[in-house]
Amino acid sequence: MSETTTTSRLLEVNKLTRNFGGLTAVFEASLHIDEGELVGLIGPNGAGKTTLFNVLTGVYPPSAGSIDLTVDGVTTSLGGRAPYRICAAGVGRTFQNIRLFKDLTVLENVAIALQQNVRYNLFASLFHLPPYGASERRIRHESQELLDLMGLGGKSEELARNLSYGEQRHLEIARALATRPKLLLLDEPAAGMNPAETAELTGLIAQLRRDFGLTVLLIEHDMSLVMKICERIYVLDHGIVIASGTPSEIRNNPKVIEAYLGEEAPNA
Ligand SMILES: Nc1ncnc2c1ncn2[C@@H]1O[C@H](COP(=O)(O)OP(=O)(O)OP(=O)(O)O)[C@@H](O)[C@H]1O
Repeated sequence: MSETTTTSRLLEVNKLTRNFGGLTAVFEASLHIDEGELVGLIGPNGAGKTTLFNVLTGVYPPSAGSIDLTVDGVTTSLGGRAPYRICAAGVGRTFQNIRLFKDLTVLENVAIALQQNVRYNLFASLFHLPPYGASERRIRHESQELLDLMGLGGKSEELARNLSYGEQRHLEIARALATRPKLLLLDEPAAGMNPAETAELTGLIAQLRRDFGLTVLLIEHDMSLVMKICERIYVLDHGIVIASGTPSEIRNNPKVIEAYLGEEAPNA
């Protein structure tokens, strides 16, 4: 008996452009991601990778082009929507520069993200009736579970600012997971990590994807991580998608090698 697998398109980006005044940071970028894929986005410094993430997540509206997200057969056009709407549609992200609430506890950082997903009954919450308490307990419980998963279970009552750099990056991922994304965008999750921490993170991303049925788009300068876990890779250079393919196709692509001349070559 033969088995057929059907893949469904989760994200479809078509000819996306973003200008900043006279500078075109992203030009007519087209890419797609199927449900369950782990896709890398690489490119030299200033290539437009973070700008693409910022447009996908509503930080900036596109100057032109379209972004369609299809969840459970329903397609939503994301271009120009507010970040909270895009998050509610199923896109979660982390940031290149860590953006935690540094003076809140580790658990509170995750709980805030989870809270956005809980519909409160205003009357019940004002008078602290059972549904309110139940939601609060559930949020604490789920926050703790996410922290356990990210290896931060023993640090839940610490202030976020007291975590090490690597731990803060883990907490960022826990917060992004708390928004229950279908598509998780990770912006340089291994930045600032040592090789041992990077290797551990590599395993963790693969595990999260399995456990949560996630689809992941990953910006990363660490080529060993990208080449190891991504099934497909897009390469941006000067805002343009110059190549896409499997890790071995990308490694041997002359355009990619040229774009990286003078930088770390993508052959790790
Ligand atoms: N808000 C902004 N206003 C003006 N120019 C911007 C803005 N954001 C990004 N740019 C410019 O857009 C270009 C692409 O930047 P971007 O940060 O997207 O690149 P990147 O590929 O993520 O780079 P890196 O790998 O160094 O993080 C750069 O020339 C940058 O200076």
